[in-house]
Amino acid sequence: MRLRIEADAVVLDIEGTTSATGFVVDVLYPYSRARFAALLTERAGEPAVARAMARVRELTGEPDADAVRIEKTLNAWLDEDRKATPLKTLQGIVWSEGFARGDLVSHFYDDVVPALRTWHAAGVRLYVYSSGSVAAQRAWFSSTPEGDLLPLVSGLYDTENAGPKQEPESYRRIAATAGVAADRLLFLSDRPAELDAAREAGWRTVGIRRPGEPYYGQGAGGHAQAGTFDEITVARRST
Ligand SMILES: CSCCC(=O)C(=O)COP(=O)(O)O
Ligand SMILES: [Mg+2]
Repeated sequence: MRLRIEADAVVLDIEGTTSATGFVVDVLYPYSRARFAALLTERAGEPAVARAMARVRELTGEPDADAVRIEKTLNAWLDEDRKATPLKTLQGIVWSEGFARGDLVSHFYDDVVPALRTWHAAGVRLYVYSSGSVAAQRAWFSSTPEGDLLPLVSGLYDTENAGPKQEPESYRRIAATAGVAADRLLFLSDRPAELDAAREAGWRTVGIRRPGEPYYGQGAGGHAQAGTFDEITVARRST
């Protein structure tokens, strides 16, 4: 089914929306799991690593947790795909280095990149809002099978600079920072609770339903739905 949505900017979720959850879980997660021990022991003095380790201690209520204990916590969060901000920060450090080294190349569903190019060429601004850290998002969009897509993107938001993805306030913050009216922002996500939060903030929403993705079988919750990006036409306000 074709959808025509009036919007000046599109905000993209990554996992389950632009890209396969299976790729994230099967390729990226093992890559970070294999490198956490070295990161937490050899680089604990780096400010970003130290801050994330301190945040893990706070979240777990274990002020004395050492690197081994923190690694165990990170791996448990990985097992349950918990989107904890310090986990995402540490993964972002490991992954961005992996992408820069050429160990990793990101994944996008086939329909996504042509749609992003079409929307961008039509003057629609593109933003990313993902639980993956801004560092990870930057690496993800710059090291794709189709080259560097970062020039298409006007801004990157994560749970650190915008807040949790299931809270309307995070979407209000993004709208204010991007300088786009709420009702001119379109959020594309696979996850109903995120779409609900965006709608509560006054955004337009489309649930992306891809077979095999974890939220595929869930109800639409009143959101418009599309199976692929090429079903969506984004129309800017005519002046
Ligand atoms: C480049 S981000 C890697 C994916 C990831 O770790 C993640 O948590 C994505 O979650 P999303 O909010 O995009 O569903
Ligand atoms: Mg998602």
